[in-house]
Amino acid sequence: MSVLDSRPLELDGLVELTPHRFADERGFFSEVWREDAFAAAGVHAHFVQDNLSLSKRKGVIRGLHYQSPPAAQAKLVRVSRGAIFDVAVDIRPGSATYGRWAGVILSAEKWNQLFIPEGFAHGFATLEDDTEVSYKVTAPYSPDHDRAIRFDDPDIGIDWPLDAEPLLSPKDAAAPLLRDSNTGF
Ligand SMILES: Cc1cn([C@H]2C[C@H](O)[C@@H](COP(=O)(O)OP(=O)(O)O[C@H]3O[C@@H](C)C(=O)[C@@H](O)[C@H]3O)O2)c(=O)[nH]c1=O
Repeated sequence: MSVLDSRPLELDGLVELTPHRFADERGFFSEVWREDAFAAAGVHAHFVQDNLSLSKRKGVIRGLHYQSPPAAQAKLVRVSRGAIFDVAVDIRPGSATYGRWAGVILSAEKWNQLFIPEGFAHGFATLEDDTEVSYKVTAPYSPDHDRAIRFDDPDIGIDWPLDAEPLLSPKDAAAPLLRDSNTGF
């Protein structure tokens, strides 16, 4: 029995995955990460850290973030409560889609996930209050390699679904543009 559906996004390497939920009168069961099934769907990753963030309100933006090499991370992102507009930006020099973005709504209701390889910056906007985002990463957190790019970089032009000014961290509010960044990729 197949345990997940998968769909490649428009930028090479990005994959949307939706694990099956087995429902009964108690609730449901789901394999949210399974190495062999995800590998069969094109996701090859060795995860070393699991993260969880809670955003208290709709309209929080976290990102765009990446870790520079040799601490670069691939990420597998899902939402355990609420919903987000999840975005990945191709920052691989030499890529035919360098500087382009792709976005997908991830939600607890849809139960979908986004796999983001190394060489992408990642960010999200919360679409609901009390949104909990869980994600796995392939390299440990390294403050010395932690980098940000402006969420509203005009060269990238992300069409964020916002109806008010977003709530950002001070670090994200002061982030540089991609064109002024030495990403290390
Ligand atoms: C990312 C991270 C942060 N921290 C600490 C540093 C800081 O004191 C506090 C909050 O960090 P930040 O403000 O960077 O958290 P946040 O803005 O939620 O950062 C995250 O954003 C999303 C979009 C990603 O893609 C993640 O990889 C990560 O960069 O948590 C860790 O200890 N380990 C970690 O892996």
